[in-house]
Amino acid sequence: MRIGILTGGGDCPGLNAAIRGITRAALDQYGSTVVGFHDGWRGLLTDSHREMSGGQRLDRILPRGGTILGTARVNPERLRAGLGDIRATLERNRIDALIPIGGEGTLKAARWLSDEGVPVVGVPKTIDNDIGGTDYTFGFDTAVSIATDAMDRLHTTAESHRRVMLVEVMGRHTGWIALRSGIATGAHIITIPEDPFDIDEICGLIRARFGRGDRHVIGVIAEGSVPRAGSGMALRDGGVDEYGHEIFTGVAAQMAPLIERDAGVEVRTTVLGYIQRGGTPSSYDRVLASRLGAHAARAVHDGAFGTMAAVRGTRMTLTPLADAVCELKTVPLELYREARIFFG
Ligand SMILES: Nc1ncnc2c1ncn2[C@@H]1O[C@H](COP(=O)(O)OP(=O)(O)OP(=O)(O)O)[C@@H](O)[C@H]1O
Ligand SMILES: O=P(O)(O)OC[C@H]1O[C@](O)(CO)[C@@H](O)[C@@H]1O
Ligand SMILES: [Mg+2]
Repeated sequence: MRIGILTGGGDCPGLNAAIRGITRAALDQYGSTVVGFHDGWRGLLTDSHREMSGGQRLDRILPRGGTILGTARVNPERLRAGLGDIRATLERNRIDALIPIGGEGTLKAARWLSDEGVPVVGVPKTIDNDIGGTDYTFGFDTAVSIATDAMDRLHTTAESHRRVMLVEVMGRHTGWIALRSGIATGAHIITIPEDPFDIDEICGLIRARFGRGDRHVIGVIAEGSVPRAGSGMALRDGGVDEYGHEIFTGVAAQMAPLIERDAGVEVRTTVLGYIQRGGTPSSYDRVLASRLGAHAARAVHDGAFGTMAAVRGTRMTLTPLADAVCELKTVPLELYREARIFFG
């Protein structure tokens, strides 16, 4: 077989391990060849690619962050309008099956191509851990340990200065990174997009902590957090970008002056941003990505198209793409309630 692969959406630690997993399994187990398309779906639209075969062992890309194939976003309408170009690229390169590695957007595009008759098996990635049909996505474990390390450091500086430190972490639609890193570091407040926050309740909690002699507060704020309707705070509207994503206006920075005014304490904000997505993957993410890649290679050779490689417990499985993209995997509210035990 000739297998096309690409990495789409935002990069994340572990993408290179997944690329290696697919390539090594395809070459060594099945004697197939692999073609890597550059910069996500754009590489299929413009036929920009490289041969992944040719005796490369790819071992040294395991610890490397980012993606050696590059990634990009393409407006979904433009992508759908380019179906003819995509088909032409696949035919010209004699591609028998395609393995897109990406987040929920890339996998929606994969499902669309599958419905159009292209043989596709997806591989889920994202630091946000919000893809349905799989217990975990690679990138998440690394992002959480980066956030955990940052928060451990922020505790000491906040305590020295008697400050509130709001730490904004990634999580456009879901609060997995905020929840996991917040619990791990003993954060006093965690806000997640799934449960709109009440700024008055947060201010009350901060006043209570300082009132009983505590010297600092760490608040972990998922970037997609929103205030509860009618709760005395509204966020600035940033509109949407050309790819249809909401443009954030900085929720933590907008909370800070309200807290300062109410609680009469200094507030600082730290936005962790892309640091969470860059650099070397954890061993957990390298292993998960390698296994998902190898499993996807196996699936295309078994003809199990229209599916996504997934992990359930410790087992590799396949989930129908339709099920994986039908809804995001959000933080269950009972899990968030469990975290609230440690607030304050
Ligand atoms: N509904 C859709 N139909 C067709 N193509 C889509 C759809 N949604 C997204 N895509 C394509 O997939 C690309 C990647 O999607 P997106 O930018 O959401 O990244 P992602 O794979 O979800 O990763 P991230 O976790 O960074 O968001 C888009 O740029 C677009 O080309
Ligand atoms: O600026 P970009 O590349 O669109 O990425 C930002 C988004 O990517 C994610 O990290 C997912 O990879 C989101 O949490 C975040 O909002
Ligand atoms: Mg997306």
